[in-house]
Amino acid sequence: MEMNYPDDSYALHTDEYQINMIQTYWLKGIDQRKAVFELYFRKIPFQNGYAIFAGLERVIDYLNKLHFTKSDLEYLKETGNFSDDFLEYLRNFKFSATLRAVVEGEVVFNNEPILQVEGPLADCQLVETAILNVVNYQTLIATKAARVRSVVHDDAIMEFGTRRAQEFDAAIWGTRAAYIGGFDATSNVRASKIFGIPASGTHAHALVQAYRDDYEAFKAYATTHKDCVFLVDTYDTLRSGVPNAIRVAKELGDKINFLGVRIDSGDMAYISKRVREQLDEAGFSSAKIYASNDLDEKTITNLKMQGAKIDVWGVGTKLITAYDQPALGAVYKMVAIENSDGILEDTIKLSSNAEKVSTPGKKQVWRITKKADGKSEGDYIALWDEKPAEEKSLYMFHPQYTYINKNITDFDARPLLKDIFVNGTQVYQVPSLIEIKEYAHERLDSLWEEYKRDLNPQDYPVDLSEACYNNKMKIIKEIRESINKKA
Ligand SMILES: Nc1ncnc2c1ncn2[C@@H]1O[C@H](COP(=O)(O)OP(=O)(O)OP(=O)(O)O)[C@@H](O)[C@H]1O
Ligand SMILES: O=P(O)(O)OC[C@H]1O[C@H](OP(=O)(O)OP(=O)(O)O)[C@H](O)[C@@H]1O
Ligand SMILES: O=C(O)c1cccnc1
Repeated sequence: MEMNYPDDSYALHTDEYQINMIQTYWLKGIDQRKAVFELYFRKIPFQNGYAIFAGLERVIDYLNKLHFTKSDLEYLKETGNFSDDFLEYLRNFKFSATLRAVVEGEVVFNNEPILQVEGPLADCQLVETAILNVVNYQTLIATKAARVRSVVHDDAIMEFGTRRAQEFDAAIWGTRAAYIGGFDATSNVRASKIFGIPASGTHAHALVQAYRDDYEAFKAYATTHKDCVFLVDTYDTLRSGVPNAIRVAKELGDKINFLGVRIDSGDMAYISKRVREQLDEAGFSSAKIYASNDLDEKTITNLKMQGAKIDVWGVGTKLITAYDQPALGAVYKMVAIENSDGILEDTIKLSSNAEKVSTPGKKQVWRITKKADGKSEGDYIALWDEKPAEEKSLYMFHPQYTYINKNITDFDARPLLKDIFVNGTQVYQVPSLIEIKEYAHERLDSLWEEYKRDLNPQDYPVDLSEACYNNKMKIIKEIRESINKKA
């Protein structure tokens, strides 16, 4: 497909309606009006207590490269929907807006802006779809991975999902997100090459089937590799697989690193305990037991409760496809737009569903932590000009149930949205993947355990400042009054 278009680009990786709107803005002369859009999700996925933000590095790359190539423009011309003048305008398009975002690995919550685009209306509009595409998926997988990490504690977890992922990109970027969220390694060799994620692999049933015999297969593998993990469940785990793995390990001795065995079927609690006994009795107490087979955080928790003797967990399908919740549902909404007098006015999207009413105005998210213990007290969404970090005491209240409130003193307020691009120029230095991963780990440490448990976590406070709340109420009232007048 790409071979037909050697100059294929991501400029058309957008919904047609964005380009339709841009043509209107341009013909009506408002394409350069300043707008502010914010990205947020309404519900934390997997009923988790937090999400892990991921995807920024790819968004940065997309924005840096964003331009309409010859074949992009030729294609748009062929559709017959766009004028030559407009296509000429697109030919000269370069992203010139300001992008702010929380950094990758940051712990984030529902209903707070995690990314903001401020600049020409056309620019803000064009990039919506691609940014949502990237952030929705990577944040979802990083969050799922963090859930798995939270139940395995210090055990090793490997990402095995490529074969079940929704196509090439999902495998590659999902693996990266999984690594940020806490996975240790991936089976995907290309992801390892591209991102430097440790690669890890055992062998498949096919090897044993090829030799039609556990012993022959393990021996062949052991004489062609130093590190050996034998897959022992092809025929009979306890009567053939493990005894033959032990036999080969003994025969080869120091010539190999007998790292352990993998089980991929059956009752993994029962089998792993018997396998442990067999390995220990044979003197291989440091050999590890790997397990895989449709695992996720729930099965792993249950296996641990049953005392399963599993040391290394391989997780594929249910991680990479976000099996139990395949969409994060992040949205990208306009919160302010310049009027014909050049004044930035706040805008709102109303809905009969209170949760779907957007919060107008350009905002900053402040993470409020107590000086005493460094733990997060909540997030405080304030209008851009507010300076909560300079306040002595902060009044925090639930934006819907306002009677839930508290006054915080002796706190630190840290702004989460950072400048990534300023007027089209990248100003943010992307950290290394390992730094991002470590950052996620560190950020999770600053969260109280109540928000981190995998079942029924407490709701983390995401509050609006009084000014932000009053502004929202004022705008809702004004719109209602103006509709009433016109009706
Ligand atoms: N002790 C256990 N407690 C809870 N879940 C388990 C336990 N052992 C295995 N599982 C999980 O139960 C599911 C069993 O899947 P399935 O019914 O396909 O059996 P299987 O062992 O894979 O069968 P097969 O031998 O055909 O491969 C998997 O998701 C596996 O992770
Ligand atoms: O179960 P997942 O979490 O998705 O992990 C990946 C799965 O992929 C492999 O099975 P597959 O049947 O594809 O190949 P095999 O022939 O090696 O068993 C592996 O044995 C795992 O079971
Ligand atoms: O290395 C493995 O054991 C592996 C890799 C991919 C999928 N399942 C297992």
